[in-house]
Amino acid sequence: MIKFDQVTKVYSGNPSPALDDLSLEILKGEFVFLVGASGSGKSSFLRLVLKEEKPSRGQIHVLGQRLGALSSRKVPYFRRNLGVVFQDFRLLPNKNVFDNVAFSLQVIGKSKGFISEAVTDVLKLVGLAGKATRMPHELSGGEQQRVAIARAVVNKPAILLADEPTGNLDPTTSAGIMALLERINQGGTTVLMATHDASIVNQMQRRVIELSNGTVLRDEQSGGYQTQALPIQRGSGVSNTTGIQTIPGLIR
Ligand SMILES: Nc1ncnc2c1ncn2[C@@H]1O[C@H](COP(=O)(O)OP(=O)(O)OP(=O)(O)O)[C@@H](O)[C@H]1O
Repeated sequence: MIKFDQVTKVYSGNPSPALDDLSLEILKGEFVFLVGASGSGKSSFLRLVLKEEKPSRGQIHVLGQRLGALSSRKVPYFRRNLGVVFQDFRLLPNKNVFDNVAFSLQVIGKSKGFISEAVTDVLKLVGLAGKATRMPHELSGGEQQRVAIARAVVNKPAILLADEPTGNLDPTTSAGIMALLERINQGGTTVLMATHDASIVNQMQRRVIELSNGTVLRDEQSGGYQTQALPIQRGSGVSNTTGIQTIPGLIR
């Protein structure tokens, strides 16, 4: 479903690779947490899956397609198979809930009847059936994230990528979002979620891929957050005995 084969990503102006000779495979239907310290390469990994960035070396296959062979003309069609959710929701502020979710279907030319049915169904799935005409600013953070998830899955993508989807939410609201992502996964969608939320990862006990300096430090089938407890590094921000990059003052 997603296969990275010796992938290195070096950004211009940044000598140390964001991903360093990374190989891994994610299978259809899996629910995978991507964890690791800030700067370990999680968002870079997601951007490469979306073909928002190109690898400097190595091959990436997503849904049976070699991304290097995909022309830029075909990228929008390829992306229709992928839903994406971000920490900051990214809703269109001037459109109501229904229109935020409908928008992605309108731009790909779906009929009004199809859109009406699909949006109604997905708003039911995310628990917002009664709020179709609300504007984003009239919703709580958790509700806004539910709209963003509805928008991401309305076209029934094979893969849902989530970059810290609970990062702006309190624990109870986050638990509701995770229950929703689990339901979406049970419906057959492969879910790949980058997160710093230890309690969620510990509670769900799903596959955990831990990155460190762009390499896989740990790949566990049913794991917890478990990033090594590190001494507080005041001032340096890097080096410690494990070689894992740390943020000064942050205990993991
Ligand atoms: N556009 C860019 N240009 C240059 N360097 C970049 C760029 N994007 C990311 N990097 C660097 O690549 C490395 C990995 O960053 P990335 O954003 O993938 O990490 P992350 O694990 O998602 O971090 P966080 O948890 O803070 O979101 C970091 O050293 C970062 O500074």
